[in-house]
Amino acid sequence: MKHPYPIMVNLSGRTCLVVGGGLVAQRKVQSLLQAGAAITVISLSFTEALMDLGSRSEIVLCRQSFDPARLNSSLNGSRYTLVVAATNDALVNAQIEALASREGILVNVVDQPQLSSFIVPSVVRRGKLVIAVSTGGASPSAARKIVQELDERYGEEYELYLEFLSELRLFIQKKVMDKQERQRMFKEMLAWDILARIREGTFERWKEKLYDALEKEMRLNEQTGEAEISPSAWSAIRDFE
Ligand SMILES: C[C@@]1(CC(=O)O)C2=NC(=C\c3[nH]c(c(CCC(=O)O)c3CC(=O)O)Cc3[nH]c(c(CC(=O)O)c3CCC(=O)O)/C=C3\N/C(=C\2)[C@@H](CCC(=O)O)[C@]3(C)CC(=O)O)/[C@H]1CCC(=O)O
Ligand SMILES: NC(=O)c1ccc[n+]([C@@H]2O[C@H](COP(=O)([O-])OP(=O)(O)OC[C@H]3O[C@@H](n4cnc5c(N)ncnc54)[C@H](O)[C@@H]3O)[C@@H](O)[C@H]2O)c1
Repeated sequence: MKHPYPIMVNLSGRTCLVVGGGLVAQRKVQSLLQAGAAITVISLSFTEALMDLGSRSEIVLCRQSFDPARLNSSLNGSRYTLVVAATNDALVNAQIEALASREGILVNVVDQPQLSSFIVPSVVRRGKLVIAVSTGGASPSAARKIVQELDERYGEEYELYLEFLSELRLFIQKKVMDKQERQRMFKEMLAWDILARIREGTFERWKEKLYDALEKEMRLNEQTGEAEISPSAWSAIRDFE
């Protein structure tokens, strides 16, 4: 994999297949579940955590040996969005890869990165913020170590911070018609010391005051009949900061 292409995939409600029921399969199932996927696991045996998820109907477990003929028919069309080959049998994993690739389904082969059409990075999550680290398979434990460093650097406050930026950005998109003005505002917002406010516990009060000030500075655009934030009003808000 010379130049892997990083993307964020929406797996919500999509059906994914994991073959194998050991600790590696379990790790992939847990991250797929976080993404809201509907998961089927085919394996001869399952870890306790997988059994537990199965008994709570969070995933579907099929206790059987991987059967190419059967899987071949269930892989037709676009039944599975993703497949993970996670058995401890390299030949079986390669067989799964061949079948999935033939159907045009993205497949992760846990023991043969060179066969995989995608590999899974190590991640830090803070609400909407996802920081993904990959070494392209060179050293998964190095990816994990780097993530541990990022985990300390980007604390829990980033979740609220991103929520706020997203909310204010949507507000500005609605209330500021000029594109360049909007871009300038988005850049300025990043210079505000919001993270410190969240850490100090003064953020909620500050946010309320900011929105009050924004509402106060809103002017009616005679042409569109919409309330807008004028550039001069934004300067007042900036000074408020
Ligand atoms: C990030 C993470 C995500 C996840 O699995 O969800 C992930 N591996 C993690 C951990 C981890 N994996 C291994 C160890 C033991 C120490 C070591 O060997 O270093 C540890 C460390 C640990 O467990 O702490 C062993 C290992 N891994 C692979 C092989 C096969 C091979 O290299 O041939 C072998 C050797 C097996 C053997 O020889 O027996 C292959 C892959 N592992 C990948 C991902 C993909 C590349 C990621 C990248 O670097 O970009 C890739 C290519 C395919 C894939 O799985 O997608 C997850 C961290 C989760 C977290 O953040 O907590
Ligand atoms: N990608 C990674 O992050 C990573 C990390 C460590 C190890 N590995 C590799 O992943 C493989 C799996 O690791 P593990 O610790 O989960 O292994 P494991 O031995 O604990 O589990 C293997 C699972 O595959 C099932 N299985 C074996 N043959 C099967 C078949 N024909 N049909 C259906 N199910 C079958 C077994 O029943 C078992 O549940 C290892 O062989 C190793 O090479 C990958």
